[in-house]
Amino acid sequence: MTRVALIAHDEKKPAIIDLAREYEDLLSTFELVGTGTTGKRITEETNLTVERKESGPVGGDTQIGAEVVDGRIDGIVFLRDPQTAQPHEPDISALLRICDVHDVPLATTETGAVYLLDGLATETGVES
Ligand SMILES: O=C(CO)COP(=O)(O)O
Repeated sequence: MTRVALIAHDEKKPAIIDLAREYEDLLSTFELVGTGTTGKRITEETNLTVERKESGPVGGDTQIGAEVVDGRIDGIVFLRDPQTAQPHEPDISALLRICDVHDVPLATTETGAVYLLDGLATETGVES
């Protein structure tokens, strides 16, 4: 089953909630995993269920990166906040890098996320 990770920095959490609502039908056909607070917010504010890892700053990004290495992740929507320094920047960079190493599609903007999700819809034959 297609497995997608959903991650957002605090300033981008409203945007990922909006995206999750817009793509709820499609996302409901996927296994969803997310960092702690992002996963909690999406689960509480949509009809989707997101498997929650640790919060980003305490290792959630690293946990999702490990799933990328294991070949378990088909795509990542990671709405980053480029205007705010993050204490766990090394973890964030490591996640971006390991997606490149393993050729896992990762969208860091809302527009990129639309292209990624529409692409997964086409690939899986599910209406987006
Ligand atoms: O910091 C994050 C990603 O780097 C997101 O973590 P949370 O979803 O726990 O807020």
